[in-house]
Amino acid sequence: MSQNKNQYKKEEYPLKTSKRKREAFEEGQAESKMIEEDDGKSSKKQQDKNAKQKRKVSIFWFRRDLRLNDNTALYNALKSQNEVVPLFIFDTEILDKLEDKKDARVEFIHLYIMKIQEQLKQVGSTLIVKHGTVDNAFKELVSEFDIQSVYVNRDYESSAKQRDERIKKYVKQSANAEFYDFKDQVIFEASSTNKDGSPYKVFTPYSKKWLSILTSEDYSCRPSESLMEKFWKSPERKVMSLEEIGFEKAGIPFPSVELNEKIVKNYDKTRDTPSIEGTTRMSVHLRFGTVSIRDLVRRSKGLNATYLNELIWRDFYMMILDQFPHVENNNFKPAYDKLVWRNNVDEFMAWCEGKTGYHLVDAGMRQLNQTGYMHNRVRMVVASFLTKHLLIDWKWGERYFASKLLDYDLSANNGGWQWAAGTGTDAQPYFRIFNPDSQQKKFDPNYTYIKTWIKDLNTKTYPKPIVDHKLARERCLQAFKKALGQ
Ligand SMILES: Cc1cc2nc3c(=O)[nH]c(=O)nc-3n(C[C@H](O)[C@H](O)[C@H](O)COP(=O)(O)OP(=O)(O)OC[C@H]3O[C@@H](n4cnc5c(N)ncnc54)[C@H](O)[C@@H]3O)c2cc1C
Repeated sequence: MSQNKNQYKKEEYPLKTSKRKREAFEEGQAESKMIEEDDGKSSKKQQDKNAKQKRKVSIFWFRRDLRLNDNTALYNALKSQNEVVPLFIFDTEILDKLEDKKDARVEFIHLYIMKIQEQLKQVGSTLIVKHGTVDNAFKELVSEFDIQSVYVNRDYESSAKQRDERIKKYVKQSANAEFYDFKDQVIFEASSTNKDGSPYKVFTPYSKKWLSILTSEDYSCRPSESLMEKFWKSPERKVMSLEEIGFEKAGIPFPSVELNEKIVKNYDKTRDTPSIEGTTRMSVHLRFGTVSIRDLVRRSKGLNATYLNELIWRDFYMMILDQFPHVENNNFKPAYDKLVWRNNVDEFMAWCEGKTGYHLVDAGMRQLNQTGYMHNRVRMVVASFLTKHLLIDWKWGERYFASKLLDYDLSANNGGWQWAAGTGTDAQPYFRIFNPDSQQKKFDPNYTYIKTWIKDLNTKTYPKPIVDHKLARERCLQAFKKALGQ
């Protein structure tokens, strides 16, 4: 395990929030407004001259939507008058931060890029795949093509919003091209679900509103696959290998992209048992857009209300990240800012390695370390244990999950961690502290899950509990009370 002990000592969490003005357009039309006029840096005459020699195209830029079917921005790009050049960028500003060169997420993306390439070849087209910064990639594209427009699906993370604003400005200035962005990752953005003009902060009323406004149009298919002939025709451009971008296969099996409807049907009965296949494993596919959220809503609606509710949680946390970007580095509720975390590094390392002596916690962490996945019930237990029993800052745990989870998604991860820590929207109250042993009795009574992941259980190498439950509980209650001035 490559965690560095000192890495977590005096962590600072820089603010990366940004504001973004967005104008809502009607479905099927351009959804964003043109940016400011050309600032005069590039000469209009020169642009016109260069453009004459180049191919007139629209660019469709794949990001977290790695599929050709039911893809909103792609559908709109293909409906427009220009031929469409599909683009993917292995962004070195993101990749360079990944310590593990066997990062399964990069392998996953590469795999699905290759699948898209295969499908494009069938219609005589090809993906353009770049490896470098996004800014450089667009510079190269502007010099190769006469870009009329760029189409993307919206991303709600603040760094992605800043990136998109930059590229929007750049393509306008350098090519006089439009930048059109669309809602695709979620069923509803905040503008649809807002209550009296402001976003919901609590899940239950949000979910009621979500369900009350849902119509079949919201989850109908955007049939991008039916317009494949509108892709530009070009000899194949080779996609670089995983090794060529500096990564290797992780050797972790990826969950199937096919939704198992049997699991959905029984979801409310099976979802809390970590030893069985009782959840759908759609998270990585939703994360990278290899399935469409509309497709999942369409297929699961009517099959199981509890499952649909989980998809609403996903929308909820995306909306929270979009509307309250401070959550990325801060407590959602500032009332908890006075909480004094203990942040003991040795205890944190024991937690990371699955060596706390608490069986369910350790099984979960070992599952995560070995497979890049952890069952949701167990995620709640390990997050509660770290923040409440050990009084370690939720940001440490969140960052560890971010480095390990195949399905890592900033909005859901941040939401899950702040919920467990008690600092978030709709958080479980601080005085409700999971007892890891009671959770084990309830959700893994026969030790099936635990024995799968803890091979040294009942041996000398397996550690004694690093903290006493009763003492830790009392210490936590005192710390939270003090922080809240109670
Ligand atoms: C501390 C903590 C951290 C988490 N980090 C992430 C993360 O980084 N990425 C992530 O996708 N999920 C995260 N979750 C939510 C949840 O644990 C996973 O979505 C789920 O375990 C994935 O397995 P599945 O696809 O089989 O889910 P299923 O139970 O089959 O659910 C279907 C889909 O609903 C969505 N979903 C389910 N539960 C939640 C939830 N609580 N919040 C938001 N969406 C949900 C997911 O997209 C999931 O794929 C986290 C939860 C906690 C408590």
